[in-house]
Amino acid sequence: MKPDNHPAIPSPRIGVLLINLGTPDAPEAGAVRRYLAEFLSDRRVVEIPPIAWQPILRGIILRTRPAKSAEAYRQVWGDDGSPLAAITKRQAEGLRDAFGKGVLVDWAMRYGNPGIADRLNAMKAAGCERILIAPLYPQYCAATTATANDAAFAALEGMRWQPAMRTLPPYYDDPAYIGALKTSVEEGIAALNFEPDTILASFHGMPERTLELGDPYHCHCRKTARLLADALGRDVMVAFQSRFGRAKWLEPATDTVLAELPGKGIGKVAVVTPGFSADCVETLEEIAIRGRETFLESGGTDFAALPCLNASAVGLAMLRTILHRELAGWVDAA
Ligand SMILES: C=CC1=C(C)c2cc3[nH]c(cc4nc(cc5[nH]c(cc1n2)c(C)c5CCC(=O)O)C(CCC(=O)O)=C4C)c(C)c3C=C
Ligand SMILES: [Fe+2]
Ligand SMILES: [Fe+2]
Repeated sequence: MKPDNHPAIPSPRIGVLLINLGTPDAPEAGAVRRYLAEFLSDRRVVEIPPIAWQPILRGIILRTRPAKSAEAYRQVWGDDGSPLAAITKRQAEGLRDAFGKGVLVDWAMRYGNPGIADRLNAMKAAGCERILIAPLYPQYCAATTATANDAAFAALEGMRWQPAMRTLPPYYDDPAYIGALKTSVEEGIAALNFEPDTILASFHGMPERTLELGDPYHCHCRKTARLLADALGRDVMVAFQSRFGRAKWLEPATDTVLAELPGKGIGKVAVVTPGFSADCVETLEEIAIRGRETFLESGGTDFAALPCLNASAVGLAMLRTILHRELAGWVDAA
């Protein structure tokens, strides 16, 4: 007799699960509230004891922020939904045949849909006995990489017969990633109708305390920027965006830098966001819309927000390289 949780499959398969942060199901306050409640209740993200944090989250933040955030999401929402989800889906589709027939490539969001447990269960049902978890964060951060891996391993808790699991290491200094960024920045700048005085690399911020606690995120960001500058043969400035809450965050802040550059004689800027694998509300609204306004209102003349690697040919080639390496011994040929 075959227990019904045993997949009936001819041969074991391999799964690759691309994971990104998450996004609301719709650009409206209710959906954004549900998404933010899940996201901001994650103790890897807000490291304040729940007894102190939950009243603030439920009492103030979830009453005020959803409407404001929904407005930001509305400005970037596409026919295919949230840009982050749509692009992550295209990345998975673009890698569908990258590792051979026996390798299933799927995608999930850490918060919201499709969920990690849902997709891992589907992979197991499809016969995957080995799964590579791939949080698409080039720079390691406990609030992003670690919580994605936590959620994946938690999803295995209830399984009697677990698949074997690997996780994608951070790739902030990987030559394939730096090379892809270089190509993408050069192509992006060549397509502009102005020559930028400076390139500003804007990474998502983090509370400064996480650096003191040993999170390598800040160092990874700085190293990515240094290697990108070396590759481009020109300076790359670094700043951190999206400050949230009252704690001191990593500095300098992107909005402050954009407001100050024109006064320093820098009137033409190209902003690149190498910490984001896919364009999302943080790049398309915060940088490309609000960042532009800040810069031009401060006296800047030309502003460009360069696209993330997304599902571009160079972006997919990079993902193929770094994922294929982690599949060593599981699959042979790319
Ligand atoms: C790429 C790395 C990211 C880090 C590090 C990160 C840390 C971090 N974020 C918040 C709070 C918010 N982030 C929000 C959106 C958001 N964040 C990332 C990535 C990182 N966050 C992405 C890719 C996105 C976009 C999601 C999308 O749907 O497009 C938001 C929601 C939007 C808003 O209301 O502004 C919040 C809130 C904290 C507190 C934090 C570190 C502790
Ligand atoms: Fe964030
Ligand atoms: Fe933001």
